[in-house]
Amino acid sequence: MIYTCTLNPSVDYVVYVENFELGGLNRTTSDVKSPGGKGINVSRVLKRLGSTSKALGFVGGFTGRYVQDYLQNEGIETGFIQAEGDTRINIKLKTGDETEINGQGSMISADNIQALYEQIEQMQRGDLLVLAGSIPASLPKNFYEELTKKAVEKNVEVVVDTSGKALLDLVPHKPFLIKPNHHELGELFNVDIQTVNEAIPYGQKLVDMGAKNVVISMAGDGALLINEAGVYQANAPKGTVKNSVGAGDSLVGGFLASYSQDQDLMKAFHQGVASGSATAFSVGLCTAEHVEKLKKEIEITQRG
Ligand SMILES: Nc1ncnc2c1ncn2[C@@H]1O[C@H](COP(=O)(O)OP(=O)(O)O)[C@@H](O)[C@H]1O
Ligand SMILES: O=P(O)(O)OC[C@H]1O[C@](O)(COP(=O)(O)O)[C@@H](O)[C@@H]1O
Repeated sequence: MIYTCTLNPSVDYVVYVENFELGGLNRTTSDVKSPGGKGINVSRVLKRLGSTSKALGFVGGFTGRYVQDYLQNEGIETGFIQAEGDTRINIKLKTGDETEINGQGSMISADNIQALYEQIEQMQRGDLLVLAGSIPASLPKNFYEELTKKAVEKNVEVVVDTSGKALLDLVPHKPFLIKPNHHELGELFNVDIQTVNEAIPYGQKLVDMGAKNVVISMAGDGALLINEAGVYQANAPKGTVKNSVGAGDSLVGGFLASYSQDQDLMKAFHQGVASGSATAFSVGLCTAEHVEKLKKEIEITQRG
């Protein structure tokens, strides 16, 4: 079973505004609400690509109920733990530029934490746990490392999409896959990364430190997959970006949907990049049909 864990889910409120005026009264030309948070997006993409998962994490209040009901209506199994306070609302403002304002999230109690530990305790060898998104302020900063240690003890493979010290500290516990984007990769090592060539040595460092597979996503420049076998580069297909929120999560979802069926890393990487781009070119998340179409425009080349 694939479990996704979103410690800090959200309602994403995407608003399109023409001629945006800071400090003025603006009206939307359109707006879309959807459940968000990185693990939740991974579960939704898995479902669209024919794989099952169970969505875990902490939800609260009316916004939490919205997230849970939405997923259940899409046929996704959930095991959310009820926390105090409302699940956050994240604003994605589209004015030609993409501006994001992400909220803080619910208050997580010691009992909530214990309940999550018990869920990990029930997992089994062969299961896969996706830890994705930010850690709410009420949780310790090393919480992902704690969860990773517990999962690894149960022989559960861990996939992580987060940033900063929370990511760096868990790499020695040998996660199956981590997916920083190139900005997040640069932040880990205090450098500015703009190009594929600049990203490669830092991705290799993460492999040397323990990560089994590192995917570095680079938006319109595609992505890199780095592991002990080598360095592989995928181009991104060309298209018009409608909303790149969730593109990174879609890459992870597409990768895991394929890997859980075929255990073939190259096929998984190919599908992951197609899924990321299909989401970037859509208002919502990718569809299976769109992913299949874009796969034809992606080539993977070995770089080392
Ligand atoms: N402008 C774009 N054109 C084509 N594909 C894109 C674009 N932006 C994102 N993608 C696709 O989505 C993937 C993840 O996007 P990225 O922005 O790097 O992730 P994140 O959302 O985590 O920052 C990329 O590897 C690429 O496949
Ligand atoms: O937990 P964080 O880092 O605040 O991110 C949450 C946001 O990330 C998203 O999951 C999108 O992530 P990506 O664009 O990186 O794929 C949104 O749905 C959500 O609003």
